[in-house]
Amino acid sequence: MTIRTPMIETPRGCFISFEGIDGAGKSTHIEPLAQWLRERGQTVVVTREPGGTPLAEALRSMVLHDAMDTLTEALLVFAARRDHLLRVIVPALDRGAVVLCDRFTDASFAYQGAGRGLSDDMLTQLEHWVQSVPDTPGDPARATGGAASEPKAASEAQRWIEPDLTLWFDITPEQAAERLARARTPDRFEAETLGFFERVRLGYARRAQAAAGRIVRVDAAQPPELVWHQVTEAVASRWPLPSGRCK
Ligand SMILES: Nc1ncnc2c1ncn2[C@@H]1O[C@H](COP(=O)(O)OP(=O)(O)OP(=O)(O)O)[C@@H](O)[C@H]1O
Ligand SMILES: Cc1cn([C@H]2C[C@H](O)[C@@H](COP(=O)(O)O)O2)c(=O)[nH]c1=O
Repeated sequence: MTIRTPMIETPRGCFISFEGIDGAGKSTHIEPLAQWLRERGQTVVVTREPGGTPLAEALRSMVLHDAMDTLTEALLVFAARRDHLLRVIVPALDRGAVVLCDRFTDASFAYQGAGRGLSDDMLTQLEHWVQSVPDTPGDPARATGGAASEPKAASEAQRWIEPDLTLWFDITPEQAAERLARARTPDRFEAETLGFFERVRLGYARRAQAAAGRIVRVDAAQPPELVWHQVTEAVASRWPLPSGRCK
């Protein structure tokens, strides 16, 4: 697929996403990592998908609880992502913060793609539309109407936003289900079959293979302290904290 709008690099913070099948242990490690980074002088924003803004949280509630077809589901998670990017993620990166996001677009390829069968072509189109953002830092109006909501000129400068690092918490569906059974009442995804989560896990494995420089596999079946060690190793080996910025 061709992207016609020019892409430019700007100095910014660092974007880390957490991925994996339900019950892999992502949420358990996200706040401790935020604290660990703050102790090393970073400003950290912790957020999640779908969600992170009032609109995206409303969409999350529908996606997690209402029956719908797969394309509708994909459109809603990408609509939530667009709002989240413009209102929370991009402004935080522009302020130089580290953004820790519980799931991002890899989840759409894994769940709506590998899990539910939506084509990679369709997901790639959505990814390109949603993750190309106007290069007008510090202008919240771009998220609330006005110029940014108008159809953009082909020549308008855009920035491509994707995680700098993705921690993929890999675990078998059986192990994850055992953890979730102890934890809470399942939502629409958590109630899915082991076969569904096998496909989702394979979807993550394919993404990890295709983006080996960005996606780091964490063996999430290990006890929490060993998982934590892998998480901090992955972050520290990329960025020599506390000296400063991710990029
Ligand atoms: N390494 C681990 N060993 C054993 N249990 C764990 C481990 N990590 C997390 N857990 C437990 O497993 C359950 C699920 O963990 P958590 O909520 O962090 O997963 P998650 O990946 O965020 O799931 P979801 O995507 O469904 O929100 C929790 O009860 C948590 O305490
Ligand atoms: C971002 C995103 C998420 N999902 C699914 C995956 C999970 O089951 C839920 C989110 O809840 P959790 O607390 O993070 O487990 O939504 C999805 O299907 N597609 C996506 O793009």
